[in-house]
Amino acid sequence: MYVAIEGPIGVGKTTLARLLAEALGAEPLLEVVEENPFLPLFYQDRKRYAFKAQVFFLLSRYRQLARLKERPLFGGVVADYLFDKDALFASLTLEGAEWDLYLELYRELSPRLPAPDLTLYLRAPVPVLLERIRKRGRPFEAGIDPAYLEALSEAYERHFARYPHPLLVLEADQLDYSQEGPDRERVVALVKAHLSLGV
Ligand SMILES: Nc1ncnc2c1ncn2[C@@H]1O[C@H](COP(=O)(O)OP(=O)(O)OP(=O)(O)O)[C@@H](O)[C@H]1O
Ligand SMILES: Nc1nc(=O)c2ncn([C@H]3C[C@H](O)[C@@H](CO)O3)c2[nH]1
Repeated sequence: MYVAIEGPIGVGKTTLARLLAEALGAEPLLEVVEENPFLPLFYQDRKRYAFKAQVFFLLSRYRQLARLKERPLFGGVVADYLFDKDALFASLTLEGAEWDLYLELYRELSPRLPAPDLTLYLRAPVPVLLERIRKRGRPFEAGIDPAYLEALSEAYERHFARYPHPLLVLEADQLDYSQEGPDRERVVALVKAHLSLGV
């Protein structure tokens, strides 16, 4: 069982991945954002650091997900990202020759990775994303541009409108699974139902 969680910045992917992994007896597969040395620089000067930040993400995501094919998944895995997110961000941050080169790399790597059995797409309006980003308090995200979040959210909408694998869309602003309460049980039950139905 391989479950992946996607959605825009701050929507609650990691929080849900931890919760679901525990509830399903699976292993959480979490991206370590702090490992990317180019990310804080990217937020200071997007044009200059976009390519470096993106190639670092591409390679580290590829390496982490390629391991899923190499070893048996006893209890399954719940990942807090999809490989697809890499090209989705790149389509907004790169252009010209850098975009062309990036796309060659992406197209070479992407077909080698397994597709999730179930993908959860978390959606929330931009003001909710901004509030969750503020609450989490990563320093380099402090001045994040709402227009960037809007463009990302639209790119996610377009991506999942024609996504060819089993998908469950959740309105993440209506579900607070970040604390104890009925929303936690609700979301776990929904995911279990989708996994056993194989939809
Ligand atoms: N359903 C929720 N309701 C309310 N707050 C939430 C919810 N999910 C997550 N949060 C809070 O929002 C913040 C961001 O959550 P989280 O780090 O899980 O987001 P993310 O989607 O993994 O972010 P990123 O895209 O940056 O990796 C955290 O402070 C978390 O506690
Ligand atoms: N440029 C760029 N490309 C990516 O593929 C990418 N994936 C995530 N991020 C940023 C968003 C959050 O600040 C933080 C955590 O998601 O990292 C990215 N930034």
